[in-house]
Amino acid sequence: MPTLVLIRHGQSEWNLQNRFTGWWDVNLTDQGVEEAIEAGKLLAEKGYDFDQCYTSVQTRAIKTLDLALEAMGRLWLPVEKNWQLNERHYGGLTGLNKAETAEKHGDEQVHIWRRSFDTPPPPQEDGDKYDLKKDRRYAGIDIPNTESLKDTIERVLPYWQSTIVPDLKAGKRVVISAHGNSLRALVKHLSNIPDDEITGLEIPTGKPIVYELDQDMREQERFYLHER
Ligand SMILES: O=C(O)[C@H](O)COP(=O)(O)O
Repeated sequence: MPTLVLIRHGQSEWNLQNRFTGWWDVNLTDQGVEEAIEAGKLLAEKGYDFDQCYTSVQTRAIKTLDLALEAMGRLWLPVEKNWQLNERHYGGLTGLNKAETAEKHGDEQVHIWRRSFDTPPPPQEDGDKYDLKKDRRYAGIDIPNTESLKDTIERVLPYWQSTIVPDLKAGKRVVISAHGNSLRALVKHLSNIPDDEITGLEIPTGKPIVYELDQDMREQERFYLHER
């Protein structure tokens, strides 16, 4: 039975500062580092091992994976990084403080921007302080200026199907270190969660989620490893 483990990156600097982050590349906090190490220790302690690892091109997810693998003695495992596993793009909200934005625009509006299924945040303007179009890691990629969860799903799932599923079908044990919304996209698909329910699913930082999948690559069982 294929085994898949998902990990949301450990606490980031902007999680701590309560800022909309999206594609902006921030580092882990000391707590985030600890969470990643603990995730790796827990995986090793419970007898988990992997053949292939996946992550985004964002430092917080890459470092979380590396720290967890180091704690498992598995830093040598193959890792593939792809932008399609990035956090959803927070558009013009990137960099703003979530509480201050709620004071300015109201809780309801901010809730829509954060948790609507298909309403994206306002777009980021070209040349915005947090515009990543000139970032070398995105060369040749038509990067969005905002994304809803629906948009995020539309770029996560093709990568899942084309690249990760074949590994699982070949019997490889896979771990994916990614982000709140790119993981929501995967959980929605794997566990067949309706559009209006998936936005209510909060994925904690640094806590491995284990999936036992059936042959169609859908959930047979899903649990948080620290709860077992
Ligand atoms: O991008 C961010 O700010 C967070 O990683 C996820 O934010 P959210 O909880 O508002 O979706």
